[in-house]
Amino acid sequence: MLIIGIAGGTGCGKTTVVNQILDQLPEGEVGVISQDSYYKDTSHLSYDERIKINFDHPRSIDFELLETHLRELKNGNPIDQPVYSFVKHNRTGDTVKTHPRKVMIVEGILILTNPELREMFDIKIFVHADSDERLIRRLKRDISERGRDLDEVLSRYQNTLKPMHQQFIEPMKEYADIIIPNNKYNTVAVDIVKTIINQRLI
Ligand SMILES: Nc1ncnc2c1ncn2[C@@H]1O[C@H](COP(=O)(O)OP(=O)(O)O)[C@@H](O)[C@H]1O
Ligand SMILES: Nc1ccn([C@@H]2O[C@H](COP(=O)(O)O)[C@@H](O)[C@H]2O)c(=O)n1
Repeated sequence: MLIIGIAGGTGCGKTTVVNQILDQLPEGEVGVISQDSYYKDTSHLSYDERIKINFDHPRSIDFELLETHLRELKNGNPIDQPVYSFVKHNRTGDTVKTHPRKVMIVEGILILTNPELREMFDIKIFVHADSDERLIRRLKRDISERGRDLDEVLSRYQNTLKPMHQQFIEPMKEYADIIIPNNKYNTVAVDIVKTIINQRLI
């Protein structure tokens, strides 16, 4: 199994890059795990308590479960990937059966901050987009898809997202094998990653 970790700040285009990679690759050969599925269970908290959580700090992620799941997949076993709701700020209780594939992609803002996970990645990719570009994309996406309003996105950006990005995410570029510049759609870089994957699938 080839395990590829794709990190980068919110709105840099990780999900988009993953979808571009999956596009035209043989179906069923490449699997995806999203770090978002592994936000810690917050069922014991009220909604008002949940919205105060710093979701850009590594402690908000259940890295233990993510690592266990990745090891299971590596050992050839399927896992039940939790489904996360950005509207409820909690897991939904549903899971998605995720089967081991020849190539597994793990994507998320904080995945390179965890040394054990880093160790498991054969290829580490960092997707870069400038912070103003990311904020614009985040605003549009969170308002249209994640049930947020302008004030919520901007206050989260100023209070937690920006400082956490500077402290935990940006320094992870140091560990990247490949940095994809993604201020504009970058088909060349995506094609290079696809070529690497195709070589593994032969
Ligand atoms: N290169 C790009 N140029 C313009 N918009 C982009 C680009 N890459 C992604 N987007 C858009 O930005 C938003 C956030 O992208 P997404 O892939 O969800 O980022 P991430 O998973 O890193 O948070 C989406 O609406 C997506 O369509
Ligand atoms: N309940 C939550 C959980 C996380 N977030 C934000 O999601 C961002 C990470 O997801 P991307 O798809 O953008 O990589 C992160 O910056 C968290 O602030 C949230 O808003 N609500």
